[in-house]
Amino acid sequence: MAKVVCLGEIMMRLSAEVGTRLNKAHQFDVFYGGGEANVAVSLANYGHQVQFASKIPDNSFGEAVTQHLRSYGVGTEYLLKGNGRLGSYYVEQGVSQRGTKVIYDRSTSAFAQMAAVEWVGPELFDGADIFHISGITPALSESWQQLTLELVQQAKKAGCNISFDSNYRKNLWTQKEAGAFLRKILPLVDYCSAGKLDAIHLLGIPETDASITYYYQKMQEMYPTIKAFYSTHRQVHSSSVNELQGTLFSGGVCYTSKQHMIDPIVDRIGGGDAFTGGILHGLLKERSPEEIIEFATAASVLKHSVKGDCNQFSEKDVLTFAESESAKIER
Ligand SMILES: O=C(O)C(=O)C[C@H](O)[C@H](O)CO
Repeated sequence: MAKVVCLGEIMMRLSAEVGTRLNKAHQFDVFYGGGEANVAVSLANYGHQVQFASKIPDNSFGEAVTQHLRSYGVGTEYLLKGNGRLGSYYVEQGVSQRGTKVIYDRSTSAFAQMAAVEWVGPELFDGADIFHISGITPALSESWQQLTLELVQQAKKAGCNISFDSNYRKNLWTQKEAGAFLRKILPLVDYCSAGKLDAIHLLGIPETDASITYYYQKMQEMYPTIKAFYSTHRQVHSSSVNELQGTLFSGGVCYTSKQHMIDPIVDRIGGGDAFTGGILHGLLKERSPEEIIEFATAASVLKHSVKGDCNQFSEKDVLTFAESESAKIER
């Protein structure tokens, strides 16, 4: 069982029912999630010892996210409590050719307002194999850009592998700002979730008709110490029908999963985090690249079948699905 530390913001998601626009909504479904928290849940589901570090308010919503994380076995020792609110976001779910819309309300959250590393001492990373962070956190403030780099440096000093998911969010910062930050963090990263769009729009790699391997090769030339790049490729037929395929670039070779048809999609939010969770699990278990990419892509496909931000499947569930991949009833 490996030890993993995930750090980021966890929020309350308020989702209008399918077919209702946000400006007409009278009721919302409530979920809890955040890019890094979702990865923490996946890894805890697979049996790893995971801590989620963040800052939350000392009120009922802080309690709700703590219970959410604990219900999946994620450690909450490093959940700080303090001033500010729980960040939230609203979702208007896409239907047919209309895409999903997200509105954030998070700038005054306890986490977003942090201006110094408040976790005391190096023990946050003691014995940890991986420190996972994403591009959402540095997008929250200039302070968080500094803190992210500081934390990554501390984690590296403590011997952790650094996992970074670029997770570009256009509602939080510009491509130029994200690109400038990526150039600072990527030299420190070991495992990197970034695909073709990140390569073109954030790292300035010229667009060509070439396959994803070309973009991975270019990113690898820029950042030779990164041990693995990975991403999913989505063919969008409509908001509820997508095809999904995963790729993993490691040791100069690109490994491709089978292509999955997802029809219908129940909830696609967190599909990328489920994929990253699957990749990190495979890397921690030292599985072959072929096994890793099939597992991670299957985990992401499964996530699309359940409501909420996080993956709710065990390793056995994912393996069973990856092997059978059908709508059969298991008896
Ligand atoms: O969009 C964000 O910042 C979130 O963290 C909310 C979701 O859980 C996340 O986008 C899923 O990847």
